[in-house]
Amino acid sequence: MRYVSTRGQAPVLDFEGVTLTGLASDGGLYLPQEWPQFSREEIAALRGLPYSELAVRIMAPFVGESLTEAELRDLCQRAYGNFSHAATTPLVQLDEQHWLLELFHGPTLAFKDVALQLLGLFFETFLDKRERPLTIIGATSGDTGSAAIHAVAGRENAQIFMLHPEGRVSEIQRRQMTTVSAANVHNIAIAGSFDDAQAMVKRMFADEVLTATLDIGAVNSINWARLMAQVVYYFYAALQLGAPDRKVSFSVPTGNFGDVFAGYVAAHMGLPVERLIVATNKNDILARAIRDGDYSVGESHATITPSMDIQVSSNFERLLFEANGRDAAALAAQMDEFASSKTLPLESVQREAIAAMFSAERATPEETLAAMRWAHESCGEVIDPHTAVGLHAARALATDAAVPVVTLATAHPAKFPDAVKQAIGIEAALPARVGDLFALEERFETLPADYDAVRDYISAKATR
Ligand SMILES: Cc1ncc(COP(=O)(O)O)c(C=O)c1O
Ligand SMILES: N[C@@H](CCOP(=O)(O)O)C(=O)O
Repeated sequence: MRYVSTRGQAPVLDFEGVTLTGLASDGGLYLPQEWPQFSREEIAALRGLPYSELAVRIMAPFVGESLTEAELRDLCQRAYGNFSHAATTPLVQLDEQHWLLELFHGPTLAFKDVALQLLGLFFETFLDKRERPLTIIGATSGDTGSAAIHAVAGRENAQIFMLHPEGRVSEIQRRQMTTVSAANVHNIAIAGSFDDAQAMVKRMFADEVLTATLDIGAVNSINWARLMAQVVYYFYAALQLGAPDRKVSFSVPTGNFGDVFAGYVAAHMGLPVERLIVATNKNDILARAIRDGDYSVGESHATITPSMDIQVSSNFERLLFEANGRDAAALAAQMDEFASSKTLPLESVQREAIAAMFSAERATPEETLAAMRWAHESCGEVIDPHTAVGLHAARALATDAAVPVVTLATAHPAKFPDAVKQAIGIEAALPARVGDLFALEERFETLPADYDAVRDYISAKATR
């Protein structure tokens, strides 16, 4: 399999290349040259496979010759062996139409583990052949950070610098990152928003001073391998609900658009998906883009769903590229204009292509809390507020009772105890496997939202 950049000016790479490269050198994002196709018969034959074997079958065409099938199988078994539920991502029924796909049974209690446990192993495998360490630089609104740190901590050929917005992640999320004592882990609190942090990270990939001496890699969903691993659970859920003989819709709490884009990929591989519902909080740039064709950056709001407090949504670029017929030159011009004006009016062809598969809904804090209450009172489920944004959207937009709607449960409720308490009056207990986060010492540096300050800090601290 070969991978091309959405902006058309970066080298074409194989799977190992895109995994280690992260962001393309022209500022674009890598995508497979074509979507692997699974026929109805091939999809039907996947029914009943254990999660890790399904992962091998779905990912093998993307991995191509970078790994043998036996190597991929070994990595999947090791990655998903770290999950606390035997089904890896169990499906829970809420009522006759609604389901939750629990993606939070990994080591750091959010859906990020599904991809990052595997990405850590891909790094280990591919870096074995390299001389210089990989310097991973990432931005997090709370969950990617801890999942990436747990996937990379202590690995020999990699070091990680993780930027989070100071005071804008939950205390548990922060402690999950800052209490990791491995010498190759560096946490940086930025006095700014997640968008400030993400913009700095992307700029570092194009910084010739930094890249002259450091091999920079990505753990955010700009890295194709992240999305590839997330495609698997769309198949896993849909197969249990009758695919390929029955269509399924998915409602996805959305911020950086990686998770829901993985659903788009599954649909393009042949999985019968009815609708993909993009559920946002008050930071509703994606809802505005999908409904009104207006992708314009607004003010960044702090909400009870901090992991989704995102304005510039990295993976929307991948969708815009697909929706304009993969015209890289046109997309590059559109993204250049967006970088300076912070607004991007969608072309009519893009609006139509997106409307064919995506719907969007925004949840207010009251609606989010109400969805948490409904899940608890009517279905006996304690859910986190991000999942609740998805559930609100699922219930608001599901019209055809014959189509099951799966809401992705993206985080464990104990990561957001304040919102859980506010909604249903329950103290959500952290599972014992995360350890006593409050007894461990925290280690992080606080820096201003200033590019040079952050770049110089990383440059000084990094091992070469
Ligand atoms: C708990 C949670 N839910 C949803 C999201 C949104 O996912 P995505 O960025 O893939 O759209 C995030 C962060 O990305 C998250 O941490
Ligand atoms: N919500 C995310 C933000 C980063 O998203 P990513 O999927 O691109 O890594 C987080 O928890 O950090």
